[in-house]
Amino acid sequence: MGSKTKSSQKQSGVSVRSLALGALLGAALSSSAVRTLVVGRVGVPLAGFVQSRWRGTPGDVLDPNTYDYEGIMADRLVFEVKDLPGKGKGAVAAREIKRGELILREHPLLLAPDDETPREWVHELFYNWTFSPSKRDIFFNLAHWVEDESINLDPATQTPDERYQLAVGTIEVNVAAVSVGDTSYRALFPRFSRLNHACPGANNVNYVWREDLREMRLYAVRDIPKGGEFGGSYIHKLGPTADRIETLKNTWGFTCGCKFCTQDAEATAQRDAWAAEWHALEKDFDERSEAGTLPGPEAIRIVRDLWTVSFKLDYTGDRARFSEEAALVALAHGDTKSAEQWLQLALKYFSIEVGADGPDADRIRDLLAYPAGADGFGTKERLTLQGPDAAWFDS
Ligand SMILES: C[S@@+](CC[C@H](N)C(=O)[O-])C[C@H]1O[C@@H](n2cnc3c(N)ncnc32)[C@H](O)[C@@H]1O
Repeated sequence: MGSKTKSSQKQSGVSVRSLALGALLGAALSSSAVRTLVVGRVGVPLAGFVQSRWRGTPGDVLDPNTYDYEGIMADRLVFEVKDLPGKGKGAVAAREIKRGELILREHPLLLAPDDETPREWVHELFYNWTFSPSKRDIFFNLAHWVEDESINLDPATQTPDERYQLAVGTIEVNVAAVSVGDTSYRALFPRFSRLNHACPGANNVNYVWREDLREMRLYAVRDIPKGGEFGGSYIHKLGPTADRIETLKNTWGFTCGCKFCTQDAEATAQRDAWAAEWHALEKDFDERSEAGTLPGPEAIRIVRDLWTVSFKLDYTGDRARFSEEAALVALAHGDTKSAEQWLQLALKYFSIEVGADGPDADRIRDLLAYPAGADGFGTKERLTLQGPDAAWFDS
């Protein structure tokens, strides 16, 4: 008897990432409503693109000429951009922040094609004035990654090739992967793109793309003192440490100095062993659950082990996801009592990490209100399953 209980949730976090030029898909981003721009191999009439897909949506956030590029500024007193020696710029807490607080909401300044940045597109946007001068300035202000003094940063004297390289490089080190419907984009944000990296477990913030609102959000996953730097993870893998360090160096060009990348050899080996245990449990759960070969009690045992290892790692990401999975297993077996406990835990962690007003928390509240509405409710042998430890609610 196996359980197939994979929740319908999407991966909540999105990763800031750099993408190599290469596989041009030719997707386009919105622009002023009158131009037609040929992008890469595929010509996309931009006006049609904007109008057919986005006209009438609040703020038309995909149109760089109409959205509020400064974001939603009610949070201005929380997120402060500063020079941080060795990191270029970064963002710090302008006041003390409590775990679970919303730190930033921001619409994209720019949505770039997913896989490659075509030369024609860059020139049209930044040098033929499709983008307004102020937005262009904000964009190039993000070019802080440039440490090479041989690169000409002056638009007045740049060659077309220098302009192109600068624009592409700026996009590459600053983008976050987002999706709208079935389409993937690379999004660039005036302020969110200042977020520096801290490895999983060392991060004090989590970011989530709210597709429904077309905005990036940043939540505190720990209490943060005034002046504390915000650090969000660019990568999802916990370990091994050497692999993380190499990925960060190769992709974003920096050596991570977070507390877990700078431990001594013994502590690093211990953490890597826990990380390996965590990933093995995750893989086991996902694969057997997907295949429908994971018995309910075994599923709960794995989720409980994941929770236990997550404390050793000080890793809070995925706690909500697996708590929801455990709840769905319990509901499949008709155990509404333990399901409710798991759901309460999932609600707590979704609320902290991706917001109490988001689709994840809404889905959990729906299940709490009407457990029998869960997919697969009562389809398995009736069993009483283990719930979470009471202490986990205080974590
Ligand atoms: C998305 S940007 C972050 C903002 C950037 N620091 C700036 O000045 O605009 C990514 C770049 O920031 C730098 N960076 C991010 N996290 C860092 C860290 N933990 N240590 C050093 N540099 C970091 C790297 O140069 C990376 O390519």
